[in-house]
Amino acid sequence: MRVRRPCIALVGLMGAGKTSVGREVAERLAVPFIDLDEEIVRRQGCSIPDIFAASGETGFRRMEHDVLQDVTMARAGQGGVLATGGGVVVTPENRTLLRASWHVVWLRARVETLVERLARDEAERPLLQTGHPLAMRVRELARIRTPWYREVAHAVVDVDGLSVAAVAEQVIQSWCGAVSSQRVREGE
Ligand SMILES: Nc1ncnc2c1ncn2[C@@H]1O[C@H](COP(=O)(O)OP(=O)(O)O)[C@@H](O)[C@H]1O
Ligand SMILES: O=C(O)C1=C[C@@H](OP(=O)(O)O)[C@@H](O)[C@H](O)C1
Ligand SMILES: [Mg+2]
Repeated sequence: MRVRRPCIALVGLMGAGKTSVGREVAERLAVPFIDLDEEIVRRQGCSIPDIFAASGETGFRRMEHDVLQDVTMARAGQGGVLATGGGVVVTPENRTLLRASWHVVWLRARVETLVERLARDEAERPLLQTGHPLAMRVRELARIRTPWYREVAHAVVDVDGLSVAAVAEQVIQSWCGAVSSQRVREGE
């Protein structure tokens, strides 16, 4: 039997819980955890707001793409859990890369859930600093990005009302389901 190491990437809007859930899933599966934003910050030696201030969203997206490529090369096949940033799907090449190399799980949340969570740490997320009400901005991002999350995801978990542990459990079940289906397809 071929050994399959978990390679799971989490996508979804800001506040959906990708970072929190990703850390928990990696711990439970005993594989490395990578947070794309944390990796960008480590490499650049400055915070996400500082990167946006210095290089704009275009510069940030270029860094995000480079780091995603490197992490995918390093981890795909080796095992790992990747928490992406909410806007990773904006770049078409990222969608292709994610879909081809990771089991992609979309953490889907209602706008109300996201707003409640993001109100606490809005300042860390430059794309929320528009001067418009938070709910309006989140709704706009959801409208633009939902088709991309749908395109890239192999599975969806609805996170509203669930604890981090409960979402992590569903992500792991989705991975197990994908492995079983692959075994059936390959006649193992
Ligand atoms: N399932 C959950 N239930 C309650 N709060 C959560 C849950 N998941 C994440 N949070 C909280 O929401 C905020 C955003 O979570 P985070 O993991 O940073 O999301 P993302 O990486 O998707 O932006 C944090 O304050 C986190 O503690
Ligand atoms: O939605 C986005 O475009 C972004 C989401 C953030 O990550 P989280 O989704 O982890 O908050 C971070 O990458 C950056 O502020 C841009
Ligand atoms: Mg995050």
